[in-house]
Amino acid sequence: MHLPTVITLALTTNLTVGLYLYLLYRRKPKDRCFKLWAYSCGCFVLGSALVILRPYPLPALLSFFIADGLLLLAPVFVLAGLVQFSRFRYTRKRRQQAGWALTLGLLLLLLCHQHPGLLSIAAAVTIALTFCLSAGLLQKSIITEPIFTRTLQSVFVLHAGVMFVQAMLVTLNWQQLDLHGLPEASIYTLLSHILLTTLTALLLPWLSFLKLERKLTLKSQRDGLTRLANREHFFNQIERYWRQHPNTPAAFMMLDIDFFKRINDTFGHAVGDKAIAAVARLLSKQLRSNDIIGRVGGEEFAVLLIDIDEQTALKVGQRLCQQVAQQLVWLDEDQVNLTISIGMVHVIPTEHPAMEAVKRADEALYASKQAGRNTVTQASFSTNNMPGDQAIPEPLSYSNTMK
Ligand SMILES: Nc1nc2c(ncn2[C@@H]2O[C@H](COP(=O)(O)OP(=O)(O)OP(=O)(O)O)[C@@H](O)[C@H]2O)c(=O)[nH]1
Repeated sequence: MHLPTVITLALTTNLTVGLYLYLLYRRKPKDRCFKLWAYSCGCFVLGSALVILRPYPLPALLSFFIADGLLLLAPVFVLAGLVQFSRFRYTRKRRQQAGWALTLGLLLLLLCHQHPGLLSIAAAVTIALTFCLSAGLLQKSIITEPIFTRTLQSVFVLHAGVMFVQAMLVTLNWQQLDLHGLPEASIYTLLSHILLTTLTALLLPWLSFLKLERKLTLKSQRDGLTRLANREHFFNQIERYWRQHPNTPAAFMMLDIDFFKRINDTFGHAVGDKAIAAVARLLSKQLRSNDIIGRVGGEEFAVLLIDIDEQTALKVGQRLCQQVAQQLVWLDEDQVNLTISIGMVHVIPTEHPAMEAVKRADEALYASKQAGRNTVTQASFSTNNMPGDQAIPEPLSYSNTMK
């Protein structure tokens, strides 16, 4: 392999990918990860150019410390971009620790910059450690494409391995180092470093497609007003639950805002929308994070309470009715007394088909409406009749007055 050709090709590719990533960032400045990855490509190109210029009489600070510093910053920017991409929220302490680690790494390079051998060991080890961290971080990242995650992780691990081997080669051949501080044997590790950096640069733009895909998928699954699962996604989740947890008891609930047409007619659709969103917020707050909640119709919600017994499920339903009646009184300027009616059925997936549970809960909801609303009705699979548990015995209170 002709080394100058490989280096020129690698630098040109990195430069082009860097520019492309920067353009992606300019199009959507909120996605700061692309800017960080563009900086990574830039650092690698500049650092490598300075390394190439080493035979020329340049100050050692520039051609050694700054060159290796830039080469170290390249993976650091990759790591920072991944943190941004995955929207990890790090504590102030963690960020400070990362800042200290970077300062320490650069200080180490500065201390070694008069000794090319020491410098290449320090640079190789710090770069390897950064790639190890990046590979670990990918384990927790939000990238939903497992093949892509595994590929990027393998590239990082391989790259870390190559850098450790380079540090080892320098240590073992301490007596015969060239002016770059590298032994002749390290030509293959050097080549691998260049190729793996280029491969990483080529893989990163894929993340923009994956990000877009994830955004579109999420958008297609969510209801625009409440951000809850829409009807289709909710029932997909229910189907999955039935498949994956055939023996875990659950409670299926249908909830409907009472006299919602009157709210719309009295206050207008905008206030009606706010009421729907407020009920959705209350459901999300009151229920556990692993319960499945969806907006399945205009003012109709459905919930699957997971791993729950019949009595507790009834109490949850009663609590929801009480909370809505007590809390959702003010919607900005408008005083709206909201109540909800609930129909529910307790199920064991393997014994009760999902669609039958929906039907029973729907019938129980109808029974709640008939019973005066602001009520929970619990249907049962054991008998065909519905016990009509009037959980909140007070008469329906509905009043709406404009403030
Ligand atoms: N503001 C708003 N209204 C909606 C939306 N979707 C459906 N609606 C309205 O919700 C109302 C539902 O009314 P009905 O089904 O008659 O039920 P209700 O008035 O709540 O009466 P009960 O359910 O019997 O207590 C209709 O007026 C729909 O126009 C929405 O997204 N926003």
